[in-house]
Amino acid sequence: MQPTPSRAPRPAQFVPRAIEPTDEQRAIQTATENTLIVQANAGAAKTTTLALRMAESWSRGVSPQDCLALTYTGEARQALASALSHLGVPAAVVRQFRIDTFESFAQSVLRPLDGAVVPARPNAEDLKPLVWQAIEQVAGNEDERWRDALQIPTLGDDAAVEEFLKLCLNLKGRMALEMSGHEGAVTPEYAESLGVSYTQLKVFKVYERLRRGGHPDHPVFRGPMDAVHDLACLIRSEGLPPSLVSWPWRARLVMVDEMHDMNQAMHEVLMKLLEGNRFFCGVGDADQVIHSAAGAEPRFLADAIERDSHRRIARYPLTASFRFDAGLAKWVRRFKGKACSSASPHATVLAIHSCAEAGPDSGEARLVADIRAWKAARKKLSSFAVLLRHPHQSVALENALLAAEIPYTPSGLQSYLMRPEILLVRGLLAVAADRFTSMDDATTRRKVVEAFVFFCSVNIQADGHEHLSQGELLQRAVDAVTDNPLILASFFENQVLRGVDAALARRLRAAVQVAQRETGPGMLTKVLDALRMDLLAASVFVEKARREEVRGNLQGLMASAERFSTPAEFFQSLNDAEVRQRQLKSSPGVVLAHLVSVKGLEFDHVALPYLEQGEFPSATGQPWEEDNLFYVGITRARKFLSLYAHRDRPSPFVARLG
Ligand SMILES: Nc1ncnc2c1ncn2[C@@H]1O[C@H](COP(=O)(O)OP(=O)(O)OP(=O)(O)O)[C@@H](O)[C@H]1O
Repeated sequence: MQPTPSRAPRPAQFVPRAIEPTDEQRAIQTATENTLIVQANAGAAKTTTLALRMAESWSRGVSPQDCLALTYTGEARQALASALSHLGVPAAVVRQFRIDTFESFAQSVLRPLDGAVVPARPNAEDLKPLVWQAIEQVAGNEDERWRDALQIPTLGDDAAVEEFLKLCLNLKGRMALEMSGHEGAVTPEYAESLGVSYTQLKVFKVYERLRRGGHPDHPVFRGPMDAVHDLACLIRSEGLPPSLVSWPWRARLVMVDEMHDMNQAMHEVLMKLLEGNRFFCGVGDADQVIHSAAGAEPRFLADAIERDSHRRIARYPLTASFRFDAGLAKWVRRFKGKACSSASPHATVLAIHSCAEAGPDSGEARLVADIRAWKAARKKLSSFAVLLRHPHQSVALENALLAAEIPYTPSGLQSYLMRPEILLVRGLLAVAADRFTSMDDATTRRKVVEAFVFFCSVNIQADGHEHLSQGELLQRAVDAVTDNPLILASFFENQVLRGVDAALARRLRAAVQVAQRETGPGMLTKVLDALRMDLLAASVFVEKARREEVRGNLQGLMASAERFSTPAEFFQSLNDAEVRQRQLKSSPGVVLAHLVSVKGLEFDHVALPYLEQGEFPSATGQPWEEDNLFYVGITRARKFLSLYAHRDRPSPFVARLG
């Protein structure tokens, strides 16, 4: 895209610490047009320059409270605040800038209108009951005009629920219904024009009515990105009441970082924010779109603002990356087929390791060796990041790090020891070995008991306490077992096994018996076979990707168990690992991050392990979005980028680097 700076520059007032701005950055810092968009490569200083522009406005007397900066993720929010500090803006001033994610900004705007606090339900599992309620209402509607067009999912078909929730996110992100301009009855033709089935559209309508409690202004709860959608709908329909104190009426500057994540609902909110000739600056990189499921589209970075607000966009370039050197820029050029250059003063060492499945040449072993070398060179462990495509990949890696006494900090994922399915297995092994007492952390014990409740839908029976609600009874039971680990076995026998259906009770009992009996290789596999963990996961997790994660986590756990001779010994090793993890936490560790959560961040050393066919690109992802994810991953590196590819089945991404 051609740069369009037009007016004569004015001298800059803010002089940053830490960097010497380039002419391109200064042009953005001092530009006099009221609508700037910067589209540039990863590491080309978009966030830094946005921060520079905010600092410049502050230097010119604009109150930081009158500057609103929006991002998509909490990480990007944090990265912008850090960039302001890095430039030398005092901490007290940084705190006064209003930097928020779109979703939490929308929540705070809606709060006075909501009346009571609207609970957030971020997980598909929490939304599932309402989806089924909506499906049942659609199925039971006597007045249905297009009954033949309905295809009601069978009760328990969670794939249908998963598909529906994805569709919900997408329809709301795109504001598909609102944008269609359709009025009147829902017909099969209308559904087709939206690209959904008639059943899905009917369920969507009922689901939304239920979620909004039958009243558009008082939702019962909000799922992911619902606040932005609710706010956008309000802006579109009734408009905002002029007395709404939570709306930033006084804002003079509006900024958006990571603009490529924007969808129609966010765009509508932005359009409202831009009323009144406020200054706007947005930055993004069309190749970093990784949220298309939520309706993200690069057009919001392109011409959507011009079209919808009649503002003239001034486009400013940021040509070269400061983050990485010419070698990595060349990889980006080859991988993405786009121009990419570097202005980095430091070199970026690139390495591709060809790794065996196991042994001293395995990915984990090579990675541990690299981290040790990093530590030996007295470099900060927190500047070494290991980026994972899938959270389940952390199981083997965490074990390797713990064995090597390397501290680590999970980011955007939980340690595998604390994932619900692993906690359930730990609980069953505790019952089998009658050793719950050896799990010395009360928080973990609580989570184990909660995992039983979660997976087994425990229904507490307590004679003499019939006046208490099921929720209160559950809470009491969880408290009691947490505080007195000796009663885990009786909780399992009298509440879990008595409260679940006969088939599940048989499987749970069988799993415990196998764990008491089996020893040697394959012992945990036999326990999990008896449990039929796949059925259990399918009964609670709606999303296919989450069920795949369960499978991956348990496979990792089974592989770890092979080193132990009895389930009791393995159970103890997991407790010991948790203790070691806590001890190591006292010193800053290597960052162990889920790839989707590192946009906007950078690290001196970036390691991408498990580059294997089927793992990355993931078979479940959109090919172009997997490309973008890999691009995001490699461009987080400043001085070292290490790729660990499978020796026999390397990811096709590696060959594309040239
Ligand atoms: N003028 C400059 N001189 C030297 N380094 C700079 C300059 N401007 C920015 N940087 C550095 O370049 C790096 C990348 O900047 P930044 O994070 O702003 O890039 P970005 O384009 O927002 O990246 P991403 O697309 O990955 O979010 C940072 O370490 C930043 O401090």
